[in-house]
Amino acid sequence: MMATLQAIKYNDGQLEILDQLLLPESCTFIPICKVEDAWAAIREMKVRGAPAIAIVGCLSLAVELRKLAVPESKEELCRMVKEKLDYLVTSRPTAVNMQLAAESCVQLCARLSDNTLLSVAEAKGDIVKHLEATLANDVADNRAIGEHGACDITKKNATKDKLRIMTHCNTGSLATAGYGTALGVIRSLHAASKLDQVYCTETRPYNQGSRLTAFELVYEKIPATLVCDSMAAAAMREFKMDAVVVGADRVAANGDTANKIGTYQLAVLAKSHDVLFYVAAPFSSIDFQIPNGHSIPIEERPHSEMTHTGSTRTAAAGINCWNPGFDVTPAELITGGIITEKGVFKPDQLAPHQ
Ligand SMILES: CSC[C@@H](O)[C@@H](O)C(=O)COP(=O)(O)O
Repeated sequence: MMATLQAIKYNDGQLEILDQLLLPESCTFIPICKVEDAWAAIREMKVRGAPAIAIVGCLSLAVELRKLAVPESKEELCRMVKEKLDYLVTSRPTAVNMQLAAESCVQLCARLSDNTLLSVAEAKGDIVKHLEATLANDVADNRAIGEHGACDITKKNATKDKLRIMTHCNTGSLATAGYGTALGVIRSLHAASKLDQVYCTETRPYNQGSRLTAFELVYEKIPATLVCDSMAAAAMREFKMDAVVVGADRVAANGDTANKIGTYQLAVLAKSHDVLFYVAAPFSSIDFQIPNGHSIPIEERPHSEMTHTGSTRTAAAGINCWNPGFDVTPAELITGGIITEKGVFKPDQLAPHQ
């Protein structure tokens, strides 16, 4: 099985991430030595993508805990862990993965505190193991997402030998621990010799498509064509797409999905071109506490991401800007389904204990 790009390197308490702000010009790894480093790297988008945000957040805490002298009590240990997790959750608001990872770790802390047979050192070791497991778990989930998605798309296009898929933003190895979600589905189609061509959108204003997805596709020799966001409708008609597959930052209980700005317009276009529209995401991107997309917090990014390319201003000085990082695609437009590691679900079939 071919290894995919590796953007998060973790070994025995040493964490390094590929600085995605420098891609595609340079592949530079930077050390993450404490949760403050992770918080800043996530906020500045040196690492981005919902699963990668949570993994780097969790691993940065593992790095700190490994170096920490054993605290006086489990209460002190758990209080400190919770404080640091709460802080990490504030780094970016739309993706739910860091929040759910924090909740799961706090629940573990409560169980460890209740276990009177366990020493503080053992509890600390268990928390570290739990945090470190996020890396391997994510790759396994992504491979399962890839298999389920490729299988469903192939089945629904049974008369076609090779498929044309459109994707948005970056959902690959750079946005996860490896393999990717929507891009994982595309990888699996390619591995099964079912992919004719993937069309990746540029994804303005931060250009995750042209800088990151295009980089991954070229690196792995997957047949791909870059289109600007404004070409999506024309490309759908011209190339007769078989499916659009995108990732998710947060899926509400009813299936409404927040993802990179521009996803909603692709779903509208897919509907009017009779193209299946899929969301691919780990089950941990589903927020069952939020009934629908109206309650999903949408991050507003700095205007400079729109007005400048690097340090060069490309928009007229003085213009007002609106720069939401994400939009919400209503569940009814997700016609293909929501692809998870547990299978492919219609948006109205989602339930917490699937
Ligand atoms: C597997 S990544 C899923 C999503 O996080 C992805 O599609 C996306 O919207 C990323 O946005 P970003 O702002 O680059 O973090």
